[in-house]
Amino acid sequence: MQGIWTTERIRAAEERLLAVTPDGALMHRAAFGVAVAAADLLAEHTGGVAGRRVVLLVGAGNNGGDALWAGAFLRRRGVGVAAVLLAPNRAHPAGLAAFRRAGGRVVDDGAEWISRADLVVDGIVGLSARGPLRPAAAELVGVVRSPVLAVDLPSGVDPDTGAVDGPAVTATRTVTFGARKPVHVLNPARCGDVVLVDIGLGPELGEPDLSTLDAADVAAVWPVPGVADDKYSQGVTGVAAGSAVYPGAAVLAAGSAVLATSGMVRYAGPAADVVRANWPEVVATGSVTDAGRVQAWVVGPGIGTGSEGRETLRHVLGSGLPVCADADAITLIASDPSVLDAREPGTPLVLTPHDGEFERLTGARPGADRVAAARAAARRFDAIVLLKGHNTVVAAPDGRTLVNVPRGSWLATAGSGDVLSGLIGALLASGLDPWLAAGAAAKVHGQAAYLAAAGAPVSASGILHAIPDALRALTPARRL
Ligand SMILES: NC(=O)C1=CN([C@@H]2O[C@H](COP(=O)(O)OP(=O)(O)OC[C@H]3O[C@@H](n4cnc5c(N)ncnc54)[C@H](O)[C@@H]3O)[C@@H](O)[C@H]2O)[C@H](O)CC1
Ligand SMILES: [K+]
Repeated sequence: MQGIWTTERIRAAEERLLAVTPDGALMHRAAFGVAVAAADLLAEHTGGVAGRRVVLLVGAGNNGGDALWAGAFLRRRGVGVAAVLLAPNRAHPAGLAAFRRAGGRVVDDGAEWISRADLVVDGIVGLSARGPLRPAAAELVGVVRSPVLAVDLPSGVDPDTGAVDGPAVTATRTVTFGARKPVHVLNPARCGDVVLVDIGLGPELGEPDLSTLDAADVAAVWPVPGVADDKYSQGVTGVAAGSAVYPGAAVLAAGSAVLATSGMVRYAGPAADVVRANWPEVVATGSVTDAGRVQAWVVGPGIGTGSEGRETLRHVLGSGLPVCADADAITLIASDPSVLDAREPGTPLVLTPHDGEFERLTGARPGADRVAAARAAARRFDAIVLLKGHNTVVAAPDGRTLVNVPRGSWLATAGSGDVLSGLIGALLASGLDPWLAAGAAAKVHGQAAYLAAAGAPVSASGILHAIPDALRALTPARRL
């Protein structure tokens, strides 16, 4: 699991480290990391380093200081470096002096230099960023056509929420120091790929504010059958989805539960025939009241928001079993929260809203700070809240928060949520911690979409059938 810390926590850790580190040493470590990343980008995009042209955009603080020192290091590698000082009187003095000593040029006609640059380094603002780029910086960033290396984070993007509410940098790559910040996982489109430079901050950081799951984390928790297993031992998943009008949701949700683990799947609902036709291994019945024994339920996709759907939801919530409530189930809870009274307190519940469902559920859209929004809903409903979107936020009532950053936006297709709900249901049935179940399912879901798409738009059925490949890709070591 990778940790992510808010700017406030990083500042505090930085203060502690600065107190025991020679003056300027941290900036040197950071700036050297910037210079190395800049040279890599120059080599990747122009085939070389020496003789290339780099333009630094330098703001009023240490972010600009990092850029200036990096410029000095690049000068030593024969790179032509020009610096545009956005706040000439407040540019980092030691960095500026070092830059000049190394033969760097401070220039006024930034747009002209940027138009001929092989690389632009964004040292406008970092941890202290507030709001979008200011007009002068925005104008310069507007004429950039070369690759961009962001120092610590792309300027103009909120470091703690990833929100953008005005002009901001879009980076090809971001080099950050000490620890990842929320922006790196909440707005990957603006950051590009993120390079983390160790500056010795680790011991000062403490528990992370957010986390992301690695392949190894998924491999460690995803159930696969062992010698002692049979169709029951890995947990039987119940799927209450679909209706005569929307049978497809049932096929997708039941199908992903089938492909997720080797555990059995029981379907309950009006689409039994269609589910059987598509997934003969599913034991399908007409209603949740005669579904047979399961260890967890998925309820919601395509069940409708009428009395039949409400009764199905009430029955499932009253089962005392872990439940993943998705789609129409969330709308039903929003329109009549008393349906939750059927749930025994503390029974695991995973809610998987997209923004619209989140608004129905809580009365407000997630807004700029999606992490805070998901956490508040998790506490309010005493449930795991998986807030779907470009990046998926998985919050637990105790504040633990996972963020999943898929590669590409291939999940933005009808029915992909039904596939995710089946994955979560199967992991809940296997007895996995519901927070981890939601997080691991989101990661496999994203990976399946990425593999199925292979660069082209993909359907929910395509994502569904790529689940085995996604598991093979994420858990190679365990393949027996
Ligand atoms: N993390 C570490 O251990 C280290 C980080 N380093 C670098 O230092 C910056 C943080 O530097 P700081 O001096 O605190 O502020 P910034 O450079 O981020 O901001 C400077 C200045 O900019 C003004 N400002 C705020 N918002 C905007 C905006 N939208 N547009 C323009 N200007 C803005 C604000 O007044 C600030 O005072 C960190 O990111 C790292 O790059 C150290 O180098 C090494 C250790
Ligand atoms: K920056």
